[in-house]
Amino acid sequence: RRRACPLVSVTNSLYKECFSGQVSTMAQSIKYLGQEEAQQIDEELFSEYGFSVDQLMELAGLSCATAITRAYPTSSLVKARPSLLVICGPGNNGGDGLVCARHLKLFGYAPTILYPKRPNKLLFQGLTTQCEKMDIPFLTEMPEAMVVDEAYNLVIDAIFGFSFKGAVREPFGSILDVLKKTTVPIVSIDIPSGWDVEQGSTDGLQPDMLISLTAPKKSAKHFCGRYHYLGGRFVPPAMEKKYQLNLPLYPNTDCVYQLQ
Ligand SMILES: NC(=O)C1=CN([C@@H]2O[C@H](COP(=O)(O)OP(=O)(O)OC[C@H]3O[C@@H](n4cnc5c(N)ncnc54)[C@H](O)[C@@H]3O)[C@@H](O)[C@H]2O)[C@@H](O)CC1
Ligand SMILES: [K+]
Repeated sequence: RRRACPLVSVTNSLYKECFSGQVSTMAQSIKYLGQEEAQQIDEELFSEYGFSVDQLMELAGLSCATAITRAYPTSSLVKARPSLLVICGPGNNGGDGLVCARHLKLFGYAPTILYPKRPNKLLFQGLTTQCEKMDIPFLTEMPEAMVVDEAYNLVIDAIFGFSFKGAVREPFGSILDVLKKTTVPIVSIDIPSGWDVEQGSTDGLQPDMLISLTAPKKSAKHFCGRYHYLGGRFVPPAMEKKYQLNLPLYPNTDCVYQLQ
């Protein structure tokens, strides 16, 4: 997962257009969002469209667990126990990680969570309690790279999402340093943590899988792992049109779409 990565672009989005009474299918490029645009869409979903954070977080986390199950079915894991380490950050990306861990447990995996900075908000307290009640263990500190490689099949990176900015502050700097030394595949939710949301990073994490939520962010063009999924199938058509997202047609009732 550390191979050099050319700039890649994904242009496999199909959508149907009604034109002169005829329905035709044409290829369109899915939009890659900048940081401000991603935040604006997020804000609008709550203010204008009446969603609540926990509603969208549940759908986002469920998509992540579904995509992980598609890419790494329990039968494909190298260790006998389907152990996963989910690392959750201080914002909503961390909340997605908590929801994802809960669904992964229901899907037959054995997640363990590291959640070092917990916001003092009912939403995150509730999500933490739900995981505890599902008998998902919480670590008190980040294990060394060798221990991570020995104990877990995958690491789920739910540390930072589209609001990440500036130099990484502790304890997450040390956690990311450990992750850079591990060899188990890393699955990043929305953005590989520590990457600039638009520019990516040359010496940052190189995840094996990226799950973009709502729409990919510009940094996803620099992703060169094996799997790129889109999740968060909750965008109202009017919003998709306004921002010209050109989202792919999710198959049937699926909540994820494989972009790569
Ligand atoms: N519409 C959407 O678009 C949705 C977004 N969701 C998730 O929400 C995420 C965005 O959530 P947030 O806006 O809460 O932001 P993030 O989760 O990206 O991170 C914000 C937190 O990280 C901290 N932080 C930022 N830069 C840092 C640095 N350099 N060092 C250390 N800490 C830093 C901030 O203080 C804040 O606590 C998305 O990426 C996605 O995962 C989903 O939950 C639901 C729907
Ligand atoms: K992340």
